Amino acid sequence: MRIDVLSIFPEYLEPLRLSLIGKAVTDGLLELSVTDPRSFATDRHRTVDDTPYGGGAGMVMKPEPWALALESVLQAGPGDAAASPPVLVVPSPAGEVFTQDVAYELAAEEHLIFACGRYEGIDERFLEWASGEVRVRPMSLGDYVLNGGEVAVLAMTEAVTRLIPGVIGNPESLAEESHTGGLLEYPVYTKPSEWRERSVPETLLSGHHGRIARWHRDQQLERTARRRPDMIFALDPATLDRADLAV
Ligand SMILES: Nc1c(O)cccc1[N+](=O)[O-]
Repeated sequence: MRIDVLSIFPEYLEPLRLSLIGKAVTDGLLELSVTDPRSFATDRHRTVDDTPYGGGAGMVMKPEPWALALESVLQAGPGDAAASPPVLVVPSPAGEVFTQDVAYELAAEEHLIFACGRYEGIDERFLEWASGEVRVRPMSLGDYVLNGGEVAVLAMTEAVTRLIPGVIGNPESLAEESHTGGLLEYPVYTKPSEWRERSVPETLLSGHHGRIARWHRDQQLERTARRRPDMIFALDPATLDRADLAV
């Protein structure tokens, strides 16, 4: 997979060079590049924004530097060799909600491009023009307001790249994470078995794999019902067994 990030604050994306994502790059599992649209601003002051038509506070990002930046990364990417056009993810409070299912969808793509808008956003004509070149997906982490898309890109990139085969050491750990299978993850414990007069649940010390698996499932169901009842109501009944229904 290749990931390109377009941002006027490229230093914001330096954390992507660390830890598992950085290792995925050095291991050749991921190509990562950050491009600054300001590099494509043609005036002397390298202007990337201007006042909004129709008035209102703040500034709007001009379309041309973004279009030139996108064209440059499209030339660097797999291009026609890819099975399908790249996906341009545009972090925005007005986007579709980014979920684990979306992370799995994006992890299957060959080329992801993130456009980190700032100020009041990018001129809508850039998105309209880009939709003729790539698949445009405005995407939101949640219902709150950030100053720009970079923080969202850090989160989305981690969520997506960790799903690429070979990036995390033990792929089995993906199977029991929150939001996999529609439930939240169960509580975890480690040594010592007694800590500040608190014990590890006895079942986990039993060595009985069947009882432990049932305990894990019960905890997932109880935790999800308590913290995210919306997820319980969204469960496919066909995925629940009789023991689940007894929880
Ligand atoms: N919420 C928000 C924003 O206000 C600006 C850029 C990206 C996001 N987001 O992804 O959630």
